[in-house]
Amino acid sequence: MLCAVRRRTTSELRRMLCRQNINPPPLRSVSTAAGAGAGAGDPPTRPGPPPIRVALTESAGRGVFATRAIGAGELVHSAKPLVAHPSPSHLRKVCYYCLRKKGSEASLISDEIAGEDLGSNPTSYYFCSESCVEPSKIFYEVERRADWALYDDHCRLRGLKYPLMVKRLACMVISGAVPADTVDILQPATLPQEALLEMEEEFALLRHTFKKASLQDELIALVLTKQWYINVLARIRINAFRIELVGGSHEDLFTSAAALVGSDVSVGNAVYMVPSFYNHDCDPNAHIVWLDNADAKLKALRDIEEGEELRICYIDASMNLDARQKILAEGFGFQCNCLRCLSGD
Ligand SMILES: C[S@@+](CC[C@H](N)C(=O)[O-])C[C@H]1O[C@@H](n2cnc3c(N)ncnc32)[C@H](O)[C@@H]1O
Repeated sequence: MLCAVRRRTTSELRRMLCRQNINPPPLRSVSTAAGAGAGAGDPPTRPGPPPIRVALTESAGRGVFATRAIGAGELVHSAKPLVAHPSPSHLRKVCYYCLRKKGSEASLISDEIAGEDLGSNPTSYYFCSESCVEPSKIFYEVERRADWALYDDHCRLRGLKYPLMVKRLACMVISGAVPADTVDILQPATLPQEALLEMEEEFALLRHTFKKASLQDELIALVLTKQWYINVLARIRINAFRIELVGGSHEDLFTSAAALVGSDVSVGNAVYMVPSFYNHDCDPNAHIVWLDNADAKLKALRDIEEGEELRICYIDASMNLDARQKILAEGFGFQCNCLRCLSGD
């Protein structure tokens, strides 16, 4: 059943943050999907709310700050994706919802949402557990009513991953699972003219796909506009994480996370709320790891003082200064002035 979409007010977003025990920044509203709790296999973590707050930095927009001293190796917090999608090369090799590798779970329950009639769209995907089937049902019901061949081919032929996340978010919005402004709070990229033209083409394909599936109702016409598509993609471009599963135990994380940088084993991409507020440093004091699914684990790499900003590294830190600066400028639109860059290293 399709539901109406409502925008969240600023105060609602602030209340959401407080419910998650994360202090909102003083001047703006922030919502979060971060979970405080540690899961099975997580490293030791102190009880209580996550020891972080989001606040304005001096020169890098919003950032994440420690509300108490954090020890090296501590799990700072976990976060569930706002939206995630398998990479095309892993489409049928990982859970269509949480990106867990197929076969890595004893409890494989289904190659399709159990017992459902596939209708005219016989594409089947793998869901690793009931807890992934349940939240998928609502958006997947919308997704499979349409024939995505044209849109998916367009992405596959051009090696595009982010439009697949927008497609999923569009289905989530149409189904009423999430509001249309779910990612609005994230910082958008500045888009070059050619990127805008590409997006217009993709948007036309998306609308065509929904229209052919008779999903072109008033809600879609009103909410899923070209501007919506561009706004979402502009945010995904600088906030999406490429997910590489570490597997194994937390004891291995320091070494395995370093080994993964630059490798091409990404199972998919995801966008989060709180992890998107972490700024970059070429000599970071925190990092993000994924154990066996798309749930992000934020970990301290060294001792962090109360009030210190937590920063992660967006790129391969082993590159030289010029290469790092080039990638950060072209990919993320900023000139890095972290201490390592300033020292000329
Ligand atoms: C993923 S967002 C990080 C959160 C962002 N500061 C915000 O307010 O939402 C990435 C953006 O933050 C800013 N940023 C991150 N690290 C930075 C750094 N080391 N120096 C300057 N700007 C940085 C850049 O504008 C970059 O495009």
